[in-house]
Amino acid sequence: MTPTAPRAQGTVQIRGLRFGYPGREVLSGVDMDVEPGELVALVGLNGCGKSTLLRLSAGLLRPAAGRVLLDGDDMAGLSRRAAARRVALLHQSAPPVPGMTVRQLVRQGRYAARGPLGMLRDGDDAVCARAMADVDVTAWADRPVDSLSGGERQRVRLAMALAQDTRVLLLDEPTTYLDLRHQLEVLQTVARLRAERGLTVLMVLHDLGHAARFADRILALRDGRVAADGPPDEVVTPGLLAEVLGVAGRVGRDPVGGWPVCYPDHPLPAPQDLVK
Ligand SMILES: Nc1ncnc2c1ncn2[C@@H]1O[C@H](COP(=O)(O)OP(=O)(O)OP(=O)(O)O)[C@@H](O)[C@H]1O
Repeated sequence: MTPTAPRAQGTVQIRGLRFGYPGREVLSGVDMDVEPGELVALVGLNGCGKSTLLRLSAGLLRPAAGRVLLDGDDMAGLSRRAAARRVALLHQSAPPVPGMTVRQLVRQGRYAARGPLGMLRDGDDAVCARAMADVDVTAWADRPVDSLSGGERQRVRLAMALAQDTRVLLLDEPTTYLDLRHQLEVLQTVARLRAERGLTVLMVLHDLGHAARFADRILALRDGRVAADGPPDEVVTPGLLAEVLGVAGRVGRDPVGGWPVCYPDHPLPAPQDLVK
């Protein structure tokens, strides 16, 4: 199938993607696919370009070369609003607008669906209510976001992304600030929504254990390219730990669930001793 052939809703295809900030190339030719209904975890060291890749995938940045195709449509040809109707991005945290309530923030997720005068349409309130219920923040609807804790805000921001009601969901470190209980709840919710609504999910995770447990596939970035791509069972290896994540260690299995579990060594070896 050629990259531009029409495909089912929710397909993301990235071809030869290059991007840099002034004086620094970040992505040097990324190729990857995310299939409809797939849940893919994106991993890699700090600064390797994961957030940049999500921003390019959401149409918020324009590639220097290559393409991001959504169901065969080049994101570069879509307006911001058209892109936001099809792809929702949970950014890394942004400071809340003082005094803005949870309900108001979640409604911001509906901006892409608004008419020319910015009026909410029939159904927008129901979509927002469902998004708040999805991540269990309904009880805070009238509270100012800046009165919430970091973890509570993170869940509200996820509700805002869900309120965009898109088939494709891009999540940049959705578990940031959350305690273990809420990390697992959010990841379970994402997995449930994927199953129930057929969402395509690409999410940045730093916890390889979470990635191995929840993702269908793990994609690892290194040196501006995809360094590993496959199901957790195949990708989570001592080689991945050393070559992509910069730690030495062993990989075992969860005795109940069977997913890969990493046991990093302590103390860390010197970087020059890691990759051979
Ligand atoms: N607006 C910007 N201007 C200049 N450089 C930037 C900008 N945004 C990001 N960078 C740089 O681009 C590189 C990739 O950043 P990016 O945020 O995509 O990395 P990341 O893999 O998401 O990192 P982290 O795991 O720390 O969140 C980093 O070196 C970063 O310093």
